[in-house]
Amino acid sequence: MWFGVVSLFPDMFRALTEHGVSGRAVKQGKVSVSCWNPRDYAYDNYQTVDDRPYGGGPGMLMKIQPLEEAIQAARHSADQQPGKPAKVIYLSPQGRKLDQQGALELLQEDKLILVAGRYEGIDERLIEREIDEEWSIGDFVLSGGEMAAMTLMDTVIRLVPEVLGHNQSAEQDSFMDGLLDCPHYTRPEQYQGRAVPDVLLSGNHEKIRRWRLKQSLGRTWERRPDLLDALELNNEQQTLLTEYLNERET
Ligand SMILES: NC(=O)c1ccc(NCc2ccccc2N2CCOCC2)nc1
Repeated sequence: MWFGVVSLFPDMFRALTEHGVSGRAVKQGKVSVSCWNPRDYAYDNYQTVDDRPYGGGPGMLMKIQPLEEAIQAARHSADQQPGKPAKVIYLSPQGRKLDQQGALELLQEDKLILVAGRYEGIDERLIEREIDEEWSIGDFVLSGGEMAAMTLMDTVIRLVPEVLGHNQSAEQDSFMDGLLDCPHYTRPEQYQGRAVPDVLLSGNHEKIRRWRLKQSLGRTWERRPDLLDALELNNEQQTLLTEYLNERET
């Protein structure tokens, strides 16, 4: 998976490229991340990258020319890579809400260019001309698009085959079946007077699978019933959820 990033703060992306699962994926060459900084395309003495908004109002916008040239440089580099043309994505509160299903769709793109806005955003005409899709990581405002871009990138990188390795990707699948995750436990068996559920110590893998699925179903029912509404529960899931809710009442 190839990522091009257009940002005034490329160093921020080291959080993704130098740490953890995403850092390993980059190191192993399963994922590549290249950055283009609009400031490198600002040719005036002050390397101006912001500009005043028509119609007045507080704050500034990103200056069109440096940003446009940075996006075009990223496109040019993407075109050197094999595969279909890159999709150019702008992270903004006005975008399509990102969720696991959306991340799966983005994974099919092979090459993504992510534009991180700063100041109060960018000129609408530049969006119309250069941006293919606007995406949002949630209904809240960030100081810039970088952390939204890294959030999108991380959730997509985890879906790249072989990044998580075979075993964990199985867990990932169960989580991605639209349910909340089950509770997890590790040593010690007795922690501050609270024990690990016996089933997890039983070594009975089928019982453990059913227990974990029951917990995921019950938690989803309790905390995010909206997620349940979107699912068609199979017989086993329906039975387990009913058991969970009956046990809850006792
Ligand atoms: N939810 C998200 O995905 C998200 C993404 C970006 C973002 N901020 C950068 C930004 C990008 C585009 C437009 C405006 C802005 N903002 C700049 C700062 O002022 C507020 C508006 N915030 C939240």
